[in-house]
Amino acid sequence: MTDSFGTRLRRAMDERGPLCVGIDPHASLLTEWGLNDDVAGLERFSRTVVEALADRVAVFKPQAAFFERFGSRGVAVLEKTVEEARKGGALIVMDAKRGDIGSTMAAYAEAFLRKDSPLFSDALTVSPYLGYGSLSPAIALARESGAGLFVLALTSNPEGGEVQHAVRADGRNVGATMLAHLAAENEGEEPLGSFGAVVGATLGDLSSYDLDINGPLLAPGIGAQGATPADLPAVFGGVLRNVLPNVSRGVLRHGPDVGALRESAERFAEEIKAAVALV
Ligand SMILES: O=c1ccn([C@@H]2O[C@H](COP(=O)(O)O)[C@@H](O)[C@H]2O)c(=O)[nH]1
Repeated sequence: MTDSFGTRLRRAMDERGPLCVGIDPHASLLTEWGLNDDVAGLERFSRTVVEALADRVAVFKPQAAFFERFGSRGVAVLEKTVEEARKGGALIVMDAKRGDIGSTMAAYAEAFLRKDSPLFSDALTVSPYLGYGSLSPAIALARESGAGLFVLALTSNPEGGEVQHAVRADGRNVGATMLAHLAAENEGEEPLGSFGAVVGATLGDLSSYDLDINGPLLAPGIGAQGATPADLPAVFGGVLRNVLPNVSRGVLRHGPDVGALRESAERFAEEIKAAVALV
């Protein structure tokens, strides 16, 4: 039987360190890399990132939007990227942020979390803003497939607060409510539950939140959005060991040279390791 996503992620983070590198082929990055903003450029970009890092980072987080903008040929590149990244031993967190009414959510789940799907991923980012319960089909299929989810709880962007900080009738805010749902989902799981939260590294002091959900915390915002690895202890405190810090543009801007991509990822990995050691 396959180990759960939480088990595989814990192992990968312990063996390779927790850095998650985003595969975000922005049009501007393709240009900076001397590539055309077309499917051939997309393919070369993704192949280079995978070649540089698949044997050393714990997790890749492909951003589906940058592939989908090229239609079916872009999605074919995404499928190939996932396949090649796996061969190097990296786990895949597909950043597609799906969310819909339950019956449609079931179809999104089939696309990313059914084991024989071409886009099968170790985990998928999902939006709970049609109600946490609407995610049930994805949670059920993830459990069946040994996959995981990352639920948007406290996102890294400044606009997220108007939704996530909204206070409910019970006095708890929306972000905290998502964290509580996830803690319930992961109860009793060892060494780590498979149902994680997205919590931005940009958010400063989060001590008023209970981040101890016994699951992973995907932390975007390092690099281009202004947060640094040194910020992590202040944001995550005692749960820092369960944090999967994501860097996309901060690493990718060093391409297309494979050695420079590796050096950049190594620098972030070292800084993250030093930050984790402080807690
Ligand atoms: O709250 C969130 C959730 C997801 N993201 C995604 O992470 C990367 C960040 O890219 P950088 O280049 O390192 O800024 C990107 O794919 C976002 O869609 C996020 O930033 N914040």
